[in-house]
Amino acid sequence: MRPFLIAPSILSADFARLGEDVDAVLNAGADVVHFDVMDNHYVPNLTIGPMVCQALRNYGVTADIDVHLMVKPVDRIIPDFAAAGASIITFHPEASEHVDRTLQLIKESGCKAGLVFNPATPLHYLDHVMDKLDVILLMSVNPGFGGQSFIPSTFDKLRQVRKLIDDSGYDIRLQVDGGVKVDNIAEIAAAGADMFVAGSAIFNKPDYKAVIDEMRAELASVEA
Ligand SMILES: O=C(CO)[C@H](O)[C@H](O)COP(=O)(O)O
Repeated sequence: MRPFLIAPSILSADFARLGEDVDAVLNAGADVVHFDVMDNHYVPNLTIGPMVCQALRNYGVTADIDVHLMVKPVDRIIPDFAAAGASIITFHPEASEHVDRTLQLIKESGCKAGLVFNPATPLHYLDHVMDKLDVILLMSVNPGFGGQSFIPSTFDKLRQVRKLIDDSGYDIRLQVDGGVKVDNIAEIAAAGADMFVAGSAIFNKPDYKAVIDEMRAELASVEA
């Protein structure tokens, strides 16, 4: 498996001083910025759009920005996020009328592409599109809010998707999002994840580096 990536979710960052907070978490050792986009339609919450992504780039953020679209419809906003500096764009298949077309649109916009599965979304959406995926994101909470508890059935789903990825031979990251903490990250990695989104576990602590170091120490026990 490839090196583990830690992607703090800025849903739990301080929006009043977002650039500084993103810089701080990257300086603390985070690999990727996870950027949660909610539309108060597909999910019952409202967050940030392409202008904020562009603002982070203008502020000097050079790390990959991983845009998780919790919006419906999906396609119209994709070129805007690509132009605003998104590196990866993921979306929920049930929010797109034409999943293959949406994946192509993301690729043609110059970004990496991925599908997101809610806890109860079936995996059959992966049929016929594995060759177009850079990321598969399994939600381990129902989307819309940070600070929820990890849903244990995600472990089985992770193992299933890890096998699908390995059997496919494609180079696809397996990301998990929701309730990821120091005390469960090793078990999540052992089930097959290699990219970890964590919001409240990092941003709600005063010392981001201490949390990220603890997560890496836990992950090291899985890599060994
Ligand atoms: O996509 C999300 C919610 O829809 C968040 O990224 C996720 O819940 C992370 O928050 P936390 O680590 O606090 O659970």
